[in-house]
Amino acid sequence: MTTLLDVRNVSKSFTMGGIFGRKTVNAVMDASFSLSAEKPEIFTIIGESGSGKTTLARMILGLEDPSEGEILFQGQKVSRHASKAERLAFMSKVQPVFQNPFEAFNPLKKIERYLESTARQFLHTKDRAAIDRAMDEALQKVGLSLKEVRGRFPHEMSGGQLQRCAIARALIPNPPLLITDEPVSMVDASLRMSIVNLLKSLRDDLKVSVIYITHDLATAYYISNRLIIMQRGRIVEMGDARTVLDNPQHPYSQLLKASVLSTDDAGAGKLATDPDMVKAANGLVGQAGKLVVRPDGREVRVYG
Ligand SMILES: Nc1ncnc2c1ncn2[C@@H]1O[C@H](COP(=O)(O)OP(=O)(O)OP(=O)(O)O)[C@@H](O)[C@H]1O
Repeated sequence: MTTLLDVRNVSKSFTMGGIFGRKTVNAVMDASFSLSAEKPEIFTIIGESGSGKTTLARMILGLEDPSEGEILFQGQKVSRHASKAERLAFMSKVQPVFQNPFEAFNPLKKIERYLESTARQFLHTKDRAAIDRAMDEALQKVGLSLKEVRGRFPHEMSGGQLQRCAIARALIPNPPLLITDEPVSMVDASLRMSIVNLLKSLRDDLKVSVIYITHDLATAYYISNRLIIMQRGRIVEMGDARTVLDNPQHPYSQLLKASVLSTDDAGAGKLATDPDMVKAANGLVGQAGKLVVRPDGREVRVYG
């Protein structure tokens, strides 16, 4: 197996405050997983607010360096201190899609201006026809076209359409990996599934791997191949998505699943908490993981 992405024992801590009252936050602790280059998949990172999902994504994107461990992309170490040329080469292969498409686009600029500058940057061309072609191709991949988008400002589109444009922009350099951080949480509920289905088709039709960061178990269940569940910076469970979510083994995963069933607020990262379950889940943070072979023969890794 050729490895696309290799996250090796990665930790990240932030130190805050002055000399007095200095505080260390362990945002990510000892995370390890890898993605295959041959088998594109949707790899989901689930966890409630503050569990370290975004920090992990920022390290994969080379926006933060790990405090410990290392991340390799196509065998090369990912680093915040790469040269401009190395950074550009890396970004042509690993592209981010953020949560709020209205923040990703300047309200005063036409949408095509973004697509255009990305095309110029990555295709190294000033040729108008080639740029238009690249923009149109990318927009077609997300079910839009340059004709539909040309001349329009962000506020003239729905959140769902704008998120498609953001995904189209990310697809311009044909990256093998997209990192999507809560890409549907700001999109109107009625349009959410269309974005989720789009991610699925990127994997199935375009062979793009997707790291899907969410706290929404339902969409995670629907599209993911594998997932990790994070609690307070630690991976507490990792495995085939349906295997884990059908029958979570770790108390925290069980808590997450139970809370989805018991509150409307789970989508906002708030959990209805059973104090005993929380205690059991917290007690296991930081312990070594073990591979559990379930009666059906499938394996999940459970930490604790
Ligand atoms: N630059 C930073 N400086 C200090 N602390 C940080 C920084 N970035 C993240 N943290 C802390 O690290 C922890 C993990 O944060 P992170 O944003 O990665 O979590 P998350 O799971 O993505 O949360 P959310 O779903 O709310 O985005 C939190 O306690 C957060 O306050």
